[in-house]
Amino acid sequence: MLEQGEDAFRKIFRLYRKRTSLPICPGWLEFRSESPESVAWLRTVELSVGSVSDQDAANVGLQPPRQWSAYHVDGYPGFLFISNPFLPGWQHHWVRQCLKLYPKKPNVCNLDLHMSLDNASDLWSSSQAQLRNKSPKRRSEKTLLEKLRWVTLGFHYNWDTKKYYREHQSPFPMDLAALSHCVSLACGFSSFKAEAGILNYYHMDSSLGIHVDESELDHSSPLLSFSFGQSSIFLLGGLSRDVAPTPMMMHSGDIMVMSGASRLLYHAVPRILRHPGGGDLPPCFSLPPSSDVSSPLIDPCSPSDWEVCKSYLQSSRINMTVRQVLEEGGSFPEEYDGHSKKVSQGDSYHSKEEMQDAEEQGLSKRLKSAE
Ligand SMILES: O=C(O)CCC(=O)C(=O)O
Ligand SMILES: [Fe+2]
Repeated sequence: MLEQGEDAFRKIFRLYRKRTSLPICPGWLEFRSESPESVAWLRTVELSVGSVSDQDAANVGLQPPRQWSAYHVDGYPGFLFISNPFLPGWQHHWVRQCLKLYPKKPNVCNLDLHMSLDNASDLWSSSQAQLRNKSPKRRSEKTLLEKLRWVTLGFHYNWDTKKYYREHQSPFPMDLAALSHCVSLACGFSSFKAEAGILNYYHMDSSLGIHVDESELDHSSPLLSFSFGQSSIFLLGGLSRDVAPTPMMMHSGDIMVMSGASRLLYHAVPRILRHPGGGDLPPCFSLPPSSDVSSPLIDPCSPSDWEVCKSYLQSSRINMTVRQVLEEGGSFPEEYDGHSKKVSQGDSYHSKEEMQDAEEQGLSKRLKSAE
């Protein structure tokens, strides 16, 4: 039964959001185990494996594309799910970049408005010692890194106007552009250009509200999504919120591609879940690194950096989405000029849904004080 004013997507979102109702939730698609329920929905995809060499894939920490497990989901043409194609030991690099490098200036993050330029310029330095010494038993004050919610790269998404601006841009990280190029090429998108990135940082009580990524001016290009750390439930809906979404489980290393008819579908992340398999971190982080791999583009993560990342990831998930904003040879329309200096209030999809939900659960005080 739908409550008044509630659409089919929100009903399912609320069901999965509630910790207590998880065991009675309808089954979700699990790409890794190929459960009977999932198999009925999934079709293995042949990728354009010839377009990416093994060396190009290894240069960004990926297995040779012919070894990737990629799936289409019935009813969602253009949606592609690649089950952790990273080489053992190489997801570490991406996690470290998301925590140590990408939040730095000139990139933009949710903490910019709340602190001095000094602090904002190095969240890692101000948080690393505390994270290294963090004890799971002691409740300590949150580090700045733990207060990070989002970072934008390339053309910086403005959360207030929901637009990108030509002048509000910083160089897109070369390693992430190369990773995106490799994945898009293997999926048959030979001209994809990584122009904007939104990184989302989640903790165990975080969620990401129901939305469509429609601000990019070119919807014929795919949207790429990379997930690291703890697992999550991803809800993929339809072109309207009246369509009930399909729940899918996402684990560390999984990649999703939203393209074609799936590019503008409603989606959300109602819940973060501990990865299956026990232990603090997903087992893929304990595999010995492929020793024969060396890359001119990415460095192995040092053991001391990994200590910080490991402590952070024990109760966190990081998602990077990469988008092409302009169509090939295209430019921003005139009405997009002149807003470049407007500073976004830093409201993301996160906070609205979380606050709304917290309100419902009587938790708003706790969340507000955690900000
Ligand atoms: O965290 C995710 O899996 C989804 C992120 C997302 O939808 C977005 O950044 O637009
Ligand atoms: Fe999205």
